[in-house]
Amino acid sequence: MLPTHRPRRNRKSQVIRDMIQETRLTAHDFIYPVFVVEGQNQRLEVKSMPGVYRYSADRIIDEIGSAVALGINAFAPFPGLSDAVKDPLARESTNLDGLYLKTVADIKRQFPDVVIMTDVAMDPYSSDGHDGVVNAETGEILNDASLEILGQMALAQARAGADIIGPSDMMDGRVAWIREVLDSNAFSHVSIMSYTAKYASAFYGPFRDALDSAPKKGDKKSYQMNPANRLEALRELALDEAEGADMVMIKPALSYLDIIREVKNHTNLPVTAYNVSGEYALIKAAAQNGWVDGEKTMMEVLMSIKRAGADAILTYFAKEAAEVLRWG
Ligand SMILES: NCC(=O)CCC(=O)O
Ligand SMILES: [Mg+2]
Repeated sequence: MLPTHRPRRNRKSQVIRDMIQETRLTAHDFIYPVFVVEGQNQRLEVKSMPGVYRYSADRIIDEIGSAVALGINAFAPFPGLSDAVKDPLARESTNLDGLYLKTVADIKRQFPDVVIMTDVAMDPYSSDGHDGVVNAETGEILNDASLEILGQMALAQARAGADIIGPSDMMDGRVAWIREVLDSNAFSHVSIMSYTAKYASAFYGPFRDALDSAPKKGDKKSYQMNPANRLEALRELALDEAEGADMVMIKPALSYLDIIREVKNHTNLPVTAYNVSGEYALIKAAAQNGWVDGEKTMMEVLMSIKRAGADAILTYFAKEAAEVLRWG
């Protein structure tokens, strides 16, 4: 018997393939994470992330401008601070004259229409390198003591002009806490994109190199999720929805495509995914060796994250992918 049903008919020409393509990427899908460091006129390549740079505040404006020219309108700045300003309570995180918040305000002044998502977690400012407060004797990460600090951090970011607050710390109850702090200070229009399911992943390595933000002691497994767990992501989702998150995020993306799909199937909120530093580095390394076609691999990976259910993708590939989308 010859086949009656021939799916290949739907693949017989480029026009037909384009006509019925289910998933499409656009530059609007991307949120571009950018690293800002102290100093002037600095543009320092991250060794483990070829093509990704740490910019001083004056130089980051050009980088944002070149991304905007490619149709990228959402940015997630992360600060790399010197040890001199770090302390156990992350006090620098509310400093409106400090590197991070001044840069955020400056970007918003120069580009009023772009969306800035700021990062809420203690690690960039903490002498312990943890996302929450560390009990000096036991090494325990103190959930409720951290909430107060995270709330004040979010409030300062809103004052600096953040459009979206992105709590990446994984403390319990922080979405409700931050929502309450924002609302009671006339920032009810500021959104929260919760890092809902952030896994304790080895794929964050290059990011921690870039910002020198690795924990001084211990690991993050008492707050970030166990990569073996799927249902736990749905419990975190239910809590973030109840606490008032506007958008939810899965991080990392590639080893967690199943989680992205699962979360997408269980929520009506927009779902985002963070294509993290290690995922970027793997592709770049293989491409530099000539082992994969870097551009095609990048586009396939980003497409897979969107197909899995992500409405938007945080990715270091944002500019490169936007160029491919624009020029082919
Ligand atoms: N809060 C940001 C991270 O923990 C890491 C992101 C990355 O590896 O790209
Ligand atoms: Mg949670």
